[in-house]
Amino acid sequence: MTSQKALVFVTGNANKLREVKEILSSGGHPIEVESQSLEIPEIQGTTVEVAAAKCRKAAELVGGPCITEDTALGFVALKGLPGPYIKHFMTEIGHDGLNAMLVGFPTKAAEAICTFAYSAGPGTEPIIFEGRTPGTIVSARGPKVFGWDAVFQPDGYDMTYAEMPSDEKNKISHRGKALEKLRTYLQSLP
Ligand SMILES: O=P(O)(O)OP(=O)(O)OP(=O)(O)OC[C@H]1O[C@@H](n2cnc3c(O)ncnc32)[C@H](O)[C@@H]1O
Ligand SMILES: [Mg+2]
Repeated sequence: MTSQKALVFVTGNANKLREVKEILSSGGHPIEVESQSLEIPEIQGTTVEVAAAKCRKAAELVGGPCITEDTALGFVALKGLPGPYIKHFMTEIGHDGLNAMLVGFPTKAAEAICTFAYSAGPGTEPIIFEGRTPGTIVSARGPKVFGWDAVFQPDGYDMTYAEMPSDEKNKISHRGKALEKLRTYLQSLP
């Protein structure tokens, strides 16, 4: 994208914003991000439906192009739940509660799913970019700074997301993967 204008990311989550800035400012074609923290009601539905609805509303409020993002954490034993409702589970039952939900199930496998949505402006249908990282739910390890990072251990690693240096998480994370697709799309725009 050759535009001088920064990309507007509408989110109320400071940790998401930090990672999005880290990821998009690196690489061959850095993309500048500015943020607006707006309260956007979230619908119920699939990850894509939730993300698209958030972005439609955000574009109306911003009055121009913007991106939004919705993050889900799905447990394989629970056929993808809590999924997009993970925020409420985190708030109510925390790290120990997420582990307790899986007691008695044969698999603790989970998938972190990041769904970015880009709207070119009010009334235009959002375009979706998804990234998924498989892992396992473990007892909390590492700093409890960002959501469920301390209980998610990505496959192939012996560290939780919380124990990984930020740049290492970004390289393999659900968010990093989704943003690579968004970056490719933005660079293809005239
Ligand atoms: O304003 P928005 O962008 O919606 O920010 P939010 O905090 O409400 O975020 P979501 O609705 O997408 O809910 C996702 C939940 O998962 C948490 N989360 C998001 N990304 C995460 C990550 O990479 N690692 C750990 N927790 C994460 C986040 O703190 C929320 O509790
Ligand atoms: Mg939210």
